[in-house]
Amino acid sequence: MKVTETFLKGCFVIEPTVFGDKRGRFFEVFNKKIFEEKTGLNIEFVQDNQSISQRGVLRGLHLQKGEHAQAKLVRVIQGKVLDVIVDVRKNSPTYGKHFSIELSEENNKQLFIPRGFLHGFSTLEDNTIFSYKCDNYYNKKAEDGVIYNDKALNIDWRLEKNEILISEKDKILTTFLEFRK
Ligand SMILES: Cc1cn([C@H]2C[C@H](O)[C@@H](COP(=O)(O)OP(=O)(O)O[C@H]3O[C@H](C)C(=O)[C@H](O)[C@H]3O)O2)c(=O)[nH]c1=O
Repeated sequence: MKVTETFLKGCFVIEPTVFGDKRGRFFEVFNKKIFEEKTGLNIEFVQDNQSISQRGVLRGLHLQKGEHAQAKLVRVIQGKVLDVIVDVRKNSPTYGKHFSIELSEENNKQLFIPRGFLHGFSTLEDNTIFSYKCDNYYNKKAEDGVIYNDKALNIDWRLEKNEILISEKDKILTTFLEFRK
């Protein structure tokens, strides 16, 4: 397993070791001991989520606030996404900065996202299965977020404007300037 910290402190790109043979491929998706050794973190995941999306679907930018904040370990089982995180940790030197990475069935890459980040992804292939672990439970009342096309964040989601499909809930998310108040 290769673990690389991003320029956003505490965020790690994880590349599992893949064992291929004439039958196909095998890899350990998650190994708590190795994960903790390589990241120096001690995380207790309590909930696994999965979503399936067609090309053009954009989910985000979301987070849960306060005591319901979630750290996430995200990956793609099938298909491809552009995964995007925005640092909104209080007093972080990289507050407002974003990091994006292509996660796919092909590259097997995973992203560990600490608490205090907005998270979203754009779906780049049909029938994309997005799977992730959370270290805190879902709490609808604690949900918050920022509109995906916020001018201040200026994120390139790698989709044409006319192919983007978002939920009614995401259509009315606030701007980053409003969010940070
Ligand atoms: C997140 C979640 C949702 N739900 C229910 C609530 C809705 O009835 C339905 C769809 O939820 P939502 O539209 O919020 O799903 P996404 O737009 O994929 O939201 C996720 O998108 C981005 C990428 C994230 O990182 C978050 O985990 C999460 O906000 O599932 C649950 O029952 N439990 C949950 O943990």
